[in-house]
Amino acid sequence: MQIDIIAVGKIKEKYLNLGIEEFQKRLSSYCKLNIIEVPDERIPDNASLAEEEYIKEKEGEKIISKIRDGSYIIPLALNGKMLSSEELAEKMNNLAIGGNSHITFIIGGSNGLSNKVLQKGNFLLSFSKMTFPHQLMRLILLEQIYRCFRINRGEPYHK
Ligand SMILES: C[S@@+](CC[C@H](N)C(=O)[O-])C[C@H]1O[C@@H](n2cnc3c(N)ncnc32)[C@H](O)[C@@H]1O
Repeated sequence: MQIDIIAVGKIKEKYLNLGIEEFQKRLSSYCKLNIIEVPDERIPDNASLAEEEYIKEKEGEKIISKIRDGSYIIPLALNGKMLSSEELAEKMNNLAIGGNSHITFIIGGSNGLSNKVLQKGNFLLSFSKMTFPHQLMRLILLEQIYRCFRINRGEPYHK
């Protein structure tokens, strides 16, 4: 399976980078993982709502240009659908069985994802009603993808 993660902005925190590298390493036995970073737009201090929307649109255009044709698209969105790890694992397994072996997860920047990106999604995934920083979200997503592969292969992983 090929998994792309398109994410806005770089990881600046060393502790997050260490965690991300660890899960990239662990996932290398299970899938081909490609993390695609698109640059975040500079947000002026006291940006207006219109300016924030403009930034989301610009970031959205860059995200959309990186989505591979035919991929199953899963934007991460607070108001998406919440799944258990087992349900996400089943979804990924069903996609693979159905011949769709390319999944693209998308993580927005600090202003979130544009409507155009959300509308491109085949499934909007929520990790809870709480807002996580986008850098931390990348680590959480990687851990859950790893967990899904372990579940699908019936391999032990701490509960
Ligand atoms: C700091 S959040 C953006 C918050 C923004 N106000 C919004 O409503 O999307 C950055 C990105 O992290 C992801 N994210 C953060 N918390 C999430 C959650 N609970 N479920 C799913 N995605 C989340 C989303 O992709 C979001 O665009």
